[in-house]
Amino acid sequence: MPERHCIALIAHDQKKDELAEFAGRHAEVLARFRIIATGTTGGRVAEACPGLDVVRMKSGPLGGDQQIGAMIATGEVQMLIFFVDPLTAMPHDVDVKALMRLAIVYDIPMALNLATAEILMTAKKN
Ligand SMILES: O=C(CO)COP(=O)(O)O
Repeated sequence: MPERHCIALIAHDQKKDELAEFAGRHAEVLARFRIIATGTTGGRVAEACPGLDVVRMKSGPLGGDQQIGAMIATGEVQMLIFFVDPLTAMPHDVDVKALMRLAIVYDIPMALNLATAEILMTAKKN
């Protein structure tokens, strides 16, 4: 059986409710993939989707974004859904930029807001 593709889920604090609600609504589609997430986001996603196996990396500010970036570079992550807070300054802004940069370099689908994430889920439904 081929290895399941992997989706990375991340949300900044002000966007975690939105991502948890999104994940809960799309739990069935997400269950077909390997799911990884940054630490705190992963806890929220696991709560919203009982039974979904969520592998949690470190929290974003402590290196989680970089871990996921490395997994994009090694081909282990094929899609990034990252609900970004555009209104709050982040101490780890450089890590966020580096992660987005690698998603562009390796040309994986990357949703940075709810509207785009919905389109990606529709694309993955069938
Ligand atoms: O800060 C983040 C992404 O930049 C998210 O990290 P957490 O999911 O641990 O809050």
